[in-house]
Amino acid sequence: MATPTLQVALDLLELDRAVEIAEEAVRGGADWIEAGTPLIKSEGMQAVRVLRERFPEHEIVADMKIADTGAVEVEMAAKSGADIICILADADDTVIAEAVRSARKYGVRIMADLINVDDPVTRSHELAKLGVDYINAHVGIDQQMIGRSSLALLRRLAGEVSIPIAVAGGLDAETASEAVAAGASIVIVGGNITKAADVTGAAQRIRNAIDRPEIRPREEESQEAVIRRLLEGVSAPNVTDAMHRKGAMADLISICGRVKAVGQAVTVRTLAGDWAKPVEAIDVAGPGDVLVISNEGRTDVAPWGELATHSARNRGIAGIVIDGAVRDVDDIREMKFPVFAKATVPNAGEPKGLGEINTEIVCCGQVVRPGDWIVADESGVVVVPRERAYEVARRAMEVKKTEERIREEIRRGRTLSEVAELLKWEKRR
Ligand SMILES: O=C([C@H](O)CO)[C@H](O)[C@H](O)COP(=O)(O)O
Repeated sequence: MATPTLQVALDLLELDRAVEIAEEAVRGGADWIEAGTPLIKSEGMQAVRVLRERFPEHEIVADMKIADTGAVEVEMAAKSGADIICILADADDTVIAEAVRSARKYGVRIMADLINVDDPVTRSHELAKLGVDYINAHVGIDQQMIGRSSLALLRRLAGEVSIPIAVAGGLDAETASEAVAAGASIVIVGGNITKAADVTGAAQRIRNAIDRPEIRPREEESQEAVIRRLLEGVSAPNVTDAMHRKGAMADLISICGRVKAVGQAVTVRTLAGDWAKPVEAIDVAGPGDVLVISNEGRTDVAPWGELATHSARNRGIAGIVIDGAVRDVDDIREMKFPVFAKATVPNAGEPKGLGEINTEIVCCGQVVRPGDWIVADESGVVVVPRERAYEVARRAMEVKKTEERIREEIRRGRTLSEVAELLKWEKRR
């Protein structure tokens, strides 16, 4: 088997950062360098020109995702120095044919991106006949966030397609290795190299993995377990970022400081310090759940205290969120149990039994339904609608990874404003 090609996809918005990351990725073993679609949209063909100049010995790929005017766009990229130019596989045949003619004229190659193609096997045969040089079994970044897999797409094509197959979409060392074992000759990796603080190390790990491909047996993980694992690995701010600044509850503080709670909500609505339903809810909740209690936002009477916390901890409950007040704060702090409340107050109410368990409530400005996911840490509490929990958890992890590289660049001496190119990206209207 020929040595597989490692292509690093530079899906950044800033050319200087992209060049620096490309240098580090090449040191780690990347063969081909891709000007990613976001980079091309941000910097234009200058991105391709600069990469050509800085990496004269490497193949430069321009991920144009061409949908129309095939010849013109191939000409632009070819004249800027690209060796391989990407077109959408579901572009009309007229576009593909023109792109291929133009590629032949300028001595470059065409890679067709199967993103969103209904019947990838049939389309790959057609593309090969039209003269395309490579097929890319690509699952796009937004599609990855709802669980689509590039490996599954690749496996449908393996053995069916006569031209070399590339694969792209959320690959890491493990899946890249499996991709080569499944028949890919070009492995395209974006975020898992470019977002790493140590880009060279990340590229090296993938290089080693694809040079010794193997298929490892996978342990099946339930979707709930994946969501929990991902949310436990990110912060509440990462989660609100992933939700476009939605989901944050207002005015809550962490009673025990640096603690974290992740789990599905068991909701409680209770009135003016009535602590019967909150305490009954401990028995309704299971291990790993978070009790979310609406106490009308009252801060003059507490429906929760130390004994309830003790009982919740015994039951394995992950945390308590109260739109209201809490008491016995000193004892709760000794337990280091994740309790988030609006205020502290010494007096309890009465266990009258008014209220409901597991109905939709509003807590600190956010609607919470039973089963919604809660992520709470020292920055505050965020609610994630249960039907979007997998996607939000994946996106929050991407937010965290992106910050890892930014933190590294700040550590090296750039200001945050420089890294984010704030002046360039200020909103114009
Ligand atoms: O093509 C890509 C995507 O559509 C954004 O332009 C990515 O380069 C490709 O998905 C590889 O990146 P990762 O999925 O982050 O590995």
